[in-house]
Amino acid sequence: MTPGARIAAAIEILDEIGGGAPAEKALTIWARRSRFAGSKDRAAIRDHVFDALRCRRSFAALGGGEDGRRLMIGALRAAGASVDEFFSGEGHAPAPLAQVEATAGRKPNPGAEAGDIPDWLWPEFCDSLGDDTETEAEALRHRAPVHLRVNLRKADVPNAKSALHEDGVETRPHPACSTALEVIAGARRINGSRAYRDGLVELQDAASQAVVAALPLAPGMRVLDFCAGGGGKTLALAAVDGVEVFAHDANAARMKDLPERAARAGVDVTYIHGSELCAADRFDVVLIDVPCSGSGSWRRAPAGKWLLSPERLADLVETQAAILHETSQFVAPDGLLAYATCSMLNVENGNQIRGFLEDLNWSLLLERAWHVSRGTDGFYTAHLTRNAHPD
Ligand SMILES: C[S@@+](CC[C@H](N)C(=O)[O-])C[C@H]1O[C@@H](n2cnc3c(N)ncnc32)[C@H](O)[C@@H]1O
Repeated sequence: MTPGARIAAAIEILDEIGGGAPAEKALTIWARRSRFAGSKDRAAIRDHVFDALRCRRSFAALGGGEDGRRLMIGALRAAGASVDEFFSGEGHAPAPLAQVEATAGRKPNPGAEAGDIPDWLWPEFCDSLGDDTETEAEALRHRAPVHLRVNLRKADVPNAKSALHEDGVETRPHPACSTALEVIAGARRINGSRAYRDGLVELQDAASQAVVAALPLAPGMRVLDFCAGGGGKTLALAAVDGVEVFAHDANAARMKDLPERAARAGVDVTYIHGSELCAADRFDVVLIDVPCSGSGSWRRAPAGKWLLSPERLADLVETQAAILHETSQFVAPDGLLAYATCSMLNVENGNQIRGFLEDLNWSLLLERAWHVSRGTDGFYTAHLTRNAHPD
């Protein structure tokens, strides 16, 4: 496909997403009906679509509208490229710009529009990030790096690195966590690599790994991953020597791939239903990786930035508070409740924890945040423990 034809395909897909289709689904459906597109075309089109979703507001300002065509005009203008070169009307390229399109468009307003953050969220975003607001908004406008977690059950970091290198995947250590490798070349070869197929490495953001690495785990501990979901953190927990890991999720279907992933990683996980939790022995550590806005991972899932609403955020905050209260009963007397989000918003992080500490007789042992501008997803974690009862 020519560069112009790839832009035309991105326009088509963006219009489907604008009409309500989930981004991944729209891309898959387009690929199925466009067998002529090779893997490089599909990758380039995907990049166009995701770039436009990350920068939807600023591209819409520059392009003069929110439909796929004008978003791509805005994208080219933002990149300083010649729009006419791509919108040539030749072959399968988009039609040349009409006079009205050529003169439409303006520079994005500073603040929420230039930062590609919804207006309603901007005050909370600024409040949460202070002097770093613009840096973090800017970081969210760009593609996320690919990180791998070395599975210490099967390999050490140098071995995993050289196994990846044999299959053309080049990596370097990531400072956020000792098990984290950042992929610097060959990311599209990961799935077919021996290191991945044999469970030496897993795809996982470095900050997500660091949330688990921050836990004071020791052999013999019982650890409950209460919001296990796809199991990224469950597998990282289970890779720690001598720790017994239990996985639970309110939506058990979300854990459907976990047994296969655990088998590949060579780790044991026990699945536990909500109905069994009250009768189970208390846990030394309960990790609650709660549902959240996902604001820290908007680079990977940019549609979420525009789907979040004040009502949805308020519901999430309520659910987080309920999970904190519910799970506190599963923690052993001297145990740890570890709260985590992939969010950079105070309302889901520090403020949520302070609300819990006001309600219950618990203390904060550790609080840590990771920001997107430092090269990881945005994450937050807080470790909580019960206060001793006075005799
Ligand atoms: C952020 S995701 C977890 C991601 C996962 N820990 C990982 O590292 O891949 C949050 C999970 O919480 C689950 N969840 C939502 N409400 C819940 C509740 N009340 N109790 C337990 N899990 C819940 C969701 O189904 C979702 O899978």
